[in-house]
Amino acid sequence: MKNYDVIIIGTGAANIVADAAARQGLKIAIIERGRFGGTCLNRGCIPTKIMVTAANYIREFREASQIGVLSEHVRMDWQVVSKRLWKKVDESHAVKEYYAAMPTIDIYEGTASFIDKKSLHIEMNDGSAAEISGSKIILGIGARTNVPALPGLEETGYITSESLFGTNYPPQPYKSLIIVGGGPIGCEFAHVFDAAGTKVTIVQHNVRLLPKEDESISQYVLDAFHRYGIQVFLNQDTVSVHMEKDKKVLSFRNRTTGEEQEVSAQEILIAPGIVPMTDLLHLEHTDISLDKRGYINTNEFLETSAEDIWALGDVNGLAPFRHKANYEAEIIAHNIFSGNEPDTWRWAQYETVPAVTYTYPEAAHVGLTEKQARNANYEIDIAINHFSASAKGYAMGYEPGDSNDGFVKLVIDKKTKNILGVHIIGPQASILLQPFINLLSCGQLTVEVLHEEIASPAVKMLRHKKLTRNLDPHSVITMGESMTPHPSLSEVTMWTRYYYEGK
Ligand SMILES: Cc1cc2nc3c(=O)[nH]c(=O)nc-3n(C[C@H](O)[C@H](O)[C@H](O)COP(=O)(O)OP(=O)(O)OC[C@H]3O[C@@H](n4cnc5c(N)ncnc54)[C@H](O)[C@@H]3O)c2cc1C
Ligand SMILES: NC(=O)c1ccc[n+]([C@@H]2O[C@H](COP(=O)([O-])OP(=O)(O)OC[C@H]3O[C@@H](n4cnc5c(N)ncnc54)[C@H](O)[C@@H]3O)[C@@H](O)[C@H]2O)c1
Repeated sequence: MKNYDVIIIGTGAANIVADAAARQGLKIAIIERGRFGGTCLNRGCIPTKIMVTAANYIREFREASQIGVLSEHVRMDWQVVSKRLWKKVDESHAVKEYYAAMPTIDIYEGTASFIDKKSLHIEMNDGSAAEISGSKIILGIGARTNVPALPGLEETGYITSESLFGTNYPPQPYKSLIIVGGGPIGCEFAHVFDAAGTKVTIVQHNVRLLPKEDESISQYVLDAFHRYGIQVFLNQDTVSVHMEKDKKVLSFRNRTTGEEQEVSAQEILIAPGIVPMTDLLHLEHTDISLDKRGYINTNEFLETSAEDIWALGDVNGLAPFRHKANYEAEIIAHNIFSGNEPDTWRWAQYETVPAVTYTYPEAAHVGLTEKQARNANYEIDIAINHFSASAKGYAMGYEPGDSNDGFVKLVIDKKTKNILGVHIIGPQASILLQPFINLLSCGQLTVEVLHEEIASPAVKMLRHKKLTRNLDPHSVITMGESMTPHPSLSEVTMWTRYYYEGK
């Protein structure tokens, strides 16, 4: 059995760890069952944001009459959008070639599962098999759509974000689309397809769209979707699916009144949340512990409960965002694969994980919602500033009372004046949020212990010291250690840090 210094499973954010290990000249195995680059590049952030950008222009042009710009017959050229999208997704080949060209890296294209604590069986995509072992193992295996057991669904057929960016990519926008789930995936696709001319209906289980957002943001997005003509059913249980002529029909039931309704469309997109990819790994052969939902337990240093096995990204269930997965990968790279002594190790803070949903307009937040702050017994002040209250907002066409007037909402601790949460809805909310993320990430931080039972000897020693860290707002390092959700801001941040580190 071939033995490696490091085995990396999954080529999403875990690539950051692979790069660091490669710089140390270690012998590395990379295992990937799908396209290189993981969810973000192939079927997540990047292709959706290419679609969203086109959809945003359509909405902006339609709203531009407010500021005296007239544009008629604005519509999406699906072929151009699709061509640009697939050009980017096809870069996954370049990711593979990049690693394949490295002399210290072996690539295994197949599905890994544990046969003992440090050995893996790989069912290769070409039908062959391999067995390898590793001294250190990194799990960056991500998650996939949690397809509900809905009577009739399998027979009728459906799409998910995975199959949409796989074998089911539509040659033109659907005539009509039912979206099951009103979270970030459901709402972003609703925005995209509605702008592309599809008649969209969302059937959402929760009483709100985007239930992880502040209630005021959910209400704004619901109102905006109604204005665009998107049909939204909230507080529903999905009951069954069947075909009627060439249409797919979804039956659903109101969770309060019990009233049953049906809606039909050309296609059904299933977006009711995700499940971790742990089921393929045969973790029963390891000491890795899972939480109740099946996610891998990790501590603040990304250690799992098994010696010398780390897990990062969606699979630890701590917040499924690319910026958070990158942040964790960089911590593992810094602590384990950059020659740093434990005294200088970094740890993860999850209090200030930002989120941006790319609807139109964007919804962005960091920290506590108003409700979460009240439930945590803070005495709070709420400050709300509408776009229309600023000169720039007026220039953009917003006037007080406009139904599309966005806002910035601050949740503030009355006693300390500390910012507990920031919630923004409006154009460029992702960019407006960034200073708040950086502010909240600066200053004196104390390690918050996660899963106390998970502790290597180094981590035991570090916890004993009651770690603190001062993130200096002037320092380029602080910039790198704050999460940056906006894709281009994050590239600038990474460039800034790598440029500095390269000197
Ligand atoms: C439609 C959509 C839009 C999104 N938009 C955004 C956004 O705008 N911003 C944002 O921050 N986040 C967004 N996300 C979330 C983001 O894509 C994920 O949080 C992120 O990609 C997770 O990265 P990861 O490295 O944990 O896992 P992944 O990128 O999913 O990588 C895991 C890899 O492991 C491989 N793998 C799994 N099991 C095995 C195995 N047993 N053997 C071998 N290989 C295996 C998989 O094939 C996969 O390539 C979006 C997600 C979706 C679905
Ligand atoms: N811009 C971004 O950062 C971005 C974009 C897309 C996805 N993501 C991440 O990917 C993850 C998955 O996204 P998601 O939107 O699928 O997940 P989600 O869990 O955030 O939302 C799913 C929604 O579906 C609803 N739901 C669940 N079961 C249902 C059912 N049977 N019928 C109808 N509705 C049902 C839930 O009430 C929930 O609001 C998210 O956690 C998100 O953070 C991030």
